[in-house]
Amino acid sequence: MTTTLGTPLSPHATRVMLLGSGELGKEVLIALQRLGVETIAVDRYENAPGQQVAHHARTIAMSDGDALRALIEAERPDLVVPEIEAIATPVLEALEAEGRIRCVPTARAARLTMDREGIRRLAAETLGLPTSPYRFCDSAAQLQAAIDGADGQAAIGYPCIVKPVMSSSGKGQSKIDGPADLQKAWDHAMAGGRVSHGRVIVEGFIDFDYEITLLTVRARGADGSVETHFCAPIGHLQVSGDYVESWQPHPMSPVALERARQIAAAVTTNLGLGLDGQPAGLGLFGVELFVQGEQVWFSEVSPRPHDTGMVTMTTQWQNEFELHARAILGLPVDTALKSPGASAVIYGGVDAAGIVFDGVDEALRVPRSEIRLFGKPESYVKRRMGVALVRDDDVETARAQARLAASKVRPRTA
Ligand SMILES: Nc1ncnc2c1ncn2[C@@H]1O[C@H](COP(=O)(O)OP(=O)(O)OP(=O)(O)O)[C@@H](O)[C@H]1O
Ligand SMILES: NCC(=O)N[C@@H]1O[C@H](COP(=O)([O-])[O-])[C@@H](O)[C@H]1O
Ligand SMILES: [Mg+2]
Repeated sequence: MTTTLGTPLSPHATRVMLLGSGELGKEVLIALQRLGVETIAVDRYENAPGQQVAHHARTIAMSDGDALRALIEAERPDLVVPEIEAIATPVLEALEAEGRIRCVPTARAARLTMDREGIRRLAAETLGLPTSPYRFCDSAAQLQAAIDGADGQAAIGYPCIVKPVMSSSGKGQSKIDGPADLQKAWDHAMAGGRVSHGRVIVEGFIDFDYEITLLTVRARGADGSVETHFCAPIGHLQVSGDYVESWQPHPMSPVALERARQIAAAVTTNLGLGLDGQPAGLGLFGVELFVQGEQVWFSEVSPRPHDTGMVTMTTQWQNEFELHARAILGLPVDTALKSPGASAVIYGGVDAAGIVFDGVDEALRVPRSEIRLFGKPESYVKRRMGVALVRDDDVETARAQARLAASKVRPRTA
């Protein structure tokens, strides 16, 4: 089996379409460009980060099935790469079944991970993986009943976490410590979901020692079979359900690491199954896990590069975006660590368009630091606008230095 790549903007170009072109897609697009792939960056708004580096930029509502089908049929990409969850995935499944597209990793994986219900039921009920106790609810009354066990099932109890079934980066998520918090959590979830579904998941709170992302890659080996590769565990810190710092490697006991790998292998192997049951799905996944002692719980998985994995831009020989680009093109991968390191998020801090960033020079005076500014046209107080990266032999030093570098970058209204 050999991979043949074309020349961009020629009749034999290898054409890849990204559905979602934020900071993560931007880096995947750069990695693809380096391999001479012709790229089409799609997002819901103009001048999204990835659209600024791709050959072609298209702006549509990706949750609108008709618009999505029309765009894919007009562009005829060799590969369709979802970069966000909120996509009309039934259209991807239909086009894949018709043999018109190859979706990364598969259209089924995109559909199952599009909302929390598909992936949670697959992991806990089909695969039997350990997860927090959970229930899906369609009203504040159902939520109260699930917490109290008044619905005939085991009580979820307090504390617990409520999240819209379709949301990411912590949007609409809150912790409930007692009955007084319930209505506020419900209202917050209704305001924070991506699609006004009115459905939430309530999860029992896991009092973990630490949480990790285990980047897991499904790539073709020399004999054409699909192999599973693991990156070193990435530790991270979340505030209000959104990542603020990550570091790699995170030390783990051999037993916990082995359990984490088994869980990641089980879920990615299943998500890699094609319509015909063949192991067709290739690409990188971010498997999120909670760890307490030697116990490991599955939390969720992204069938694509993960925000906490941005740290690999400084810690790995092939970062998570290059690994994804290589894997989906059928190329070999190397997940080896280059150096320990850390990342720290730079938030917008202001609600304004076309902001400016002071202090980038000061940030880059932090030894072994790098800065990425994503180029998002509009800033919000809590919108992720950039990230600081620092390498150091000691992860704790790298964390402190990454926080320092991030703090030196001061976004403001122009
Ligand atoms: N059941 C739980 N027990 C304890 N902490 C939790 C639980 N669920 C979520 N959290 C905390 O909230 C964070 C965000 O949760 P989750 O990953 O489900 O949200 P998300 O909106 O999908 O975020 P992202 O898109 O960044 O992955 C977790 O990384 C963890 O720190
Ligand atoms: N946790 C998922 C995640 O980090 N996704 C990344 O954020 C972008 C959306 O950002 P925005 O909300 O600022 O437009 C997405 O396009 C993706 O790159
Ligand atoms: Mg998460």
